[in-house]
Amino acid sequence: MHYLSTRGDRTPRKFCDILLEGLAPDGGLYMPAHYPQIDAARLRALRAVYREQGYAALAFELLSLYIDDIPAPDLRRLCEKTYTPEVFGTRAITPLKKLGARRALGVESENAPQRGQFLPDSPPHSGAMGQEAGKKWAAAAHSQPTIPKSDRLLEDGFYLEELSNGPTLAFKDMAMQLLGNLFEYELARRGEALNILGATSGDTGSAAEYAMRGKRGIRVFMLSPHGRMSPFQQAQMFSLQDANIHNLAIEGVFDDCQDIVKAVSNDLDFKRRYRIGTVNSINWARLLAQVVYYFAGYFQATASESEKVSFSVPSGNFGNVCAGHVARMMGLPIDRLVVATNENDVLDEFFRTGVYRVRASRDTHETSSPSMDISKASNFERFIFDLLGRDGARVKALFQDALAQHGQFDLSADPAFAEVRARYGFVSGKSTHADRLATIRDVYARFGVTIDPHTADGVKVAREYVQPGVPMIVLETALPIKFAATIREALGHEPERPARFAGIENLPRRVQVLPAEVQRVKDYIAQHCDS
Ligand SMILES: Cc1ncc(COP(=O)(O)O)c(C=O)c1O
Ligand SMILES: N[C@@H](CCOP(=O)(O)O)C(=O)O
Repeated sequence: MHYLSTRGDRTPRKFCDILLEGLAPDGGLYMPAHYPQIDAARLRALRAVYREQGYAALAFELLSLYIDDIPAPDLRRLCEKTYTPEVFGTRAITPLKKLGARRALGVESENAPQRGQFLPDSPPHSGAMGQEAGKKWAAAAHSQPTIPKSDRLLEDGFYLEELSNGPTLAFKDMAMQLLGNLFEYELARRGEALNILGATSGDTGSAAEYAMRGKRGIRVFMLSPHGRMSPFQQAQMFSLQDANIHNLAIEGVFDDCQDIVKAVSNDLDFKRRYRIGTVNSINWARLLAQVVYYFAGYFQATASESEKVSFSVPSGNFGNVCAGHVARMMGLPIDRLVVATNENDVLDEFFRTGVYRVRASRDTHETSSPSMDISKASNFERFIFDLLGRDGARVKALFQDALAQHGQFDLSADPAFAEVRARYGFVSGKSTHADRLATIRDVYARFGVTIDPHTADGVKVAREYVQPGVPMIVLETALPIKFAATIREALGHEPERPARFAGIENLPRRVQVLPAEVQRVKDYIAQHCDS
């Protein structure tokens, strides 16, 4: 497989090159030259692989379609090393949790996917939360009022896909754990080192730091918006004392951090001199790893290849749902891809109107789903590249020129815009603080399940798009403990805390506050690594 840039550079590159390179030299994002196609027979075979051999084997099968410069036995070993019950808490790695329908369907086990084949081997969140969660779950399930008749349709085939049972309690671990192992493998093979520059609104940062800490030849410089992450997220990152981890709190919002990452990456001399790489979803490897759990979710929610499912995805940087787009382009029978935003509704606005209008930092709201406080969605460029027939020159004109000059572009009159829903399956919606609280309360009251504020945004919007006969899978993107204040506000009690995070907020911190200036970040990097 070769990769090319969304902004027109068609120099063919291999996977391991773009893994280390991150952003393309022309400022674009890397995309595969084509999407390998999965027909019904192949999908059936993949279902059998997943059922009989598990998530790591499925990951290997899918990744091999895109990676032909790592020998197959090595790639398989990397997948097996990454996706283990020890790291992700359950044998299923991304179990589906059925919300409701127990009484409506008359089945026994609340937690077992009724159509799926890969039964979770544990109660919800047992990997991260332990026995207590399981007991509460069982108690709550038995004390539920009967689901009102009018809600049965709504709740039939309504699932959460658990993606947040990894080391840092957010879906980012799913890809970041693999990335850590891929980087280590490839750097050792080349005898090289890498300085990773990343931007986080709260979850990418800790996932990357936990995945890279102690790894030979890797340093991490992680930019975060000063004072805007939850106390738990700050503690997760800033309490790390490893010499190869550098936390830089930037006086700005997430978009300022991401802009700095791109500006540094676009200074090609600096990038080469200091061997700068990326771990954000601008790195194709992140997206590729995320494609796998769309397949795993599909296999659990369906019994045959003739069935379709929809996914609802809490969205900010458009990386997670873009992986769903890739899965759909490969032929996974996805009906709708529901883009759920918070009050920072740039993406919802585009999918409703055709106008993509990025917001300035001062217009980016500080919300109770803070990891989605993003107003410039990096991966959106990847979807527009596909939507516009992979016309790199046009994508460049929109993302490099129109956005810089006017802060927006308008595709409402373009015939392609009509295909957004009909051909690509995208729909969208928005969730506010009040929606979030109401959804957290509702899901807890009905099902005894506590969901985090981002997942709540996904559930709220998903409910607007449920269709009879099509399972709806909401991606659970974080665990509630990361956002305890909102859970307290919604439910009046503390979310459960995994024992390993007890007292994390009181640990000594290592963090440097810097203004949102590219040069200051470059100076810091130059001082802390050898050229
Ligand atoms: C908890 C959580 N939910 C949702 C999102 C949005 O995902 P994406 O940026 O891939 O759209 C993020 C951050 O990216 C997140 O950390
Ligand atoms: N919500 C993210 C923002 C960065 O997203 P990424 O997927 O591009 O790394 C975060 O938690 O940092």
